[in-house]
Amino acid sequence: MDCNHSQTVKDPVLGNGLAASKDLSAGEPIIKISEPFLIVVEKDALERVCSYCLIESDISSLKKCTGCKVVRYCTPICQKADWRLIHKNECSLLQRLPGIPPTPVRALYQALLRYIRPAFEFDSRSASLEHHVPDLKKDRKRWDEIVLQAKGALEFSKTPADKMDMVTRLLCIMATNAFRATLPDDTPIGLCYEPTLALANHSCMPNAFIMFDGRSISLMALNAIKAGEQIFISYVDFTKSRDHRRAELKQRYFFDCGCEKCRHSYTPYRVCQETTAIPSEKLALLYDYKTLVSQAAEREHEIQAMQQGLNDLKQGISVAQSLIDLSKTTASEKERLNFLKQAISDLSLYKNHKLFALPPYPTILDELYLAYIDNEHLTSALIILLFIFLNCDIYNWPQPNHPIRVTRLFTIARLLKYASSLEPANLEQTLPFIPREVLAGIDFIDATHAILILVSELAPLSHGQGTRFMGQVELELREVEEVQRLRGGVGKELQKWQSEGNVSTDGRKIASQIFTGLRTLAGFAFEVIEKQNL
Ligand SMILES: C[S@@+](CC[C@H](N)C(=O)[O-])C[C@H]1O[C@@H](n2cnc3c(N)ncnc32)[C@H](O)[C@@H]1O
Repeated sequence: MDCNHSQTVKDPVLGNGLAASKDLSAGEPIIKISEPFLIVVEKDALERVCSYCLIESDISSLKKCTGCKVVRYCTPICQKADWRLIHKNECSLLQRLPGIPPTPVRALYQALLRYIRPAFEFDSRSASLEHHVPDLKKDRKRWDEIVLQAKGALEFSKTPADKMDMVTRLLCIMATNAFRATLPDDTPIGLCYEPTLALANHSCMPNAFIMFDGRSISLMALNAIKAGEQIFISYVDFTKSRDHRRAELKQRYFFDCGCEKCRHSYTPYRVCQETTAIPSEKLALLYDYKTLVSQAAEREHEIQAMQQGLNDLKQGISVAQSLIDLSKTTASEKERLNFLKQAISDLSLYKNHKLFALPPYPTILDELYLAYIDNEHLTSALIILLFIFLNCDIYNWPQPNHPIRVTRLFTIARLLKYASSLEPANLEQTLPFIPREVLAGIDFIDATHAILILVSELAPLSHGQGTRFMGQVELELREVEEVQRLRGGVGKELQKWQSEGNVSTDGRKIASQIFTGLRTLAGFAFEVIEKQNL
């Protein structure tokens, strides 16, 4: 373990848990483990992710294992390291099987071979973890599936048949305690089982989060945490509705969440009021935190006043949810967009009261953004994403160092960079419903630069110092600095603002003007939604 500022605690309701062993500041690593117990790349990601270092690459640059032709690597070094670690045991098995086994079966098989043999005993950390065997047994269909998967792994690993109970229990432990392994932008790529981190309990208002950097995994503080305070992560997407979160937690983890957000049915606006975010002078130029909190209070007040209207909308919300689901399954891109536009129009009450952070509105906007990305309408995607950031994200994740928010800002910077590469006439053509003077008023290179400065300030607290994500951000920043150097202009002032903050009054003023332009641009999101077709 590279660092550990936690200790195990016993909670009468939650079982074992983790607590901070010292006062922690927001963005500080609590636990860092460079080689977790087990990571398995899932089927859908095998073609684009190196099975050892977990870096995403073009399919063409990853080399297939010539034996099994299933796993891929970015370099011979990764291939050798994975061979020593596990692949020497798995390669011949993958060659023999007609297809790739399900990820939980591969994970169980690997755990049996690497850790449980030769005595076929649990390691002490896994042995004490929650397994929910009695709960799982109550669901006949699910239990049959578990037994089938355990049998498969038992046979593949040549584990003696009398160890079947132990193998089944290990599968249940992994099902309850494994995490999704993700890329830095939160894209799921597989499964990670690490017993130390598995001790962290859940809250829908977490004070910590899990971050992957290749194979390395960290538990990071989202807020300041006092010594002795329990550490909570979120097992589910905590921006989803209360019913949605609770159903998922019950189904997968067998508990009724008793967190403050669930107990009091907090809206994102209320959560935002309850959250202490780290101050960021620079980010304050994009949106002012005090204004944000007072706007959150206004929205919350409005929600309380229109409770009846929202209750009446229940049917509309479930129709909107069905439209989101339909948009994900249809093969026609035009239909996909139309379903989402219909969902937006069904929830006009939300729009009229600017309640954009209330579920399922952010999901609809996210899906719209993805539809524009998938169809290469990148300038439309930029405007929707700016709108999402300023109207949903800052309430849903009030902490500026939340990795999803920081990743979003980075994506905004990349889309701004794309917009900066277009000739003014082409840019206008892609966004014909935005007045020419609005577009001409924004220097997209300066905007890329200013947003990258924000990202580079926040990334050490969201993704960690020295991580690959930090490397990508620094690379983009160096590139835009070079462009700025070559063309003259305000790049120097922005660089001063980066290093001196508010002391650099000129830089601050320039950044402030840039962000005003971006807020104006975000204000055209509904023009895009109404008028930009695929
Ligand atoms: C990943 S484990 C966490 C460690 C676990 N408490 C233990 O003792 O092994 C997940 C399990 O912990 C319990 N748990 C976690 N968060 C909880 C919460 N907020 N309320 C009730 N139970 C919780 C549930 O039994 C859940 O299935």
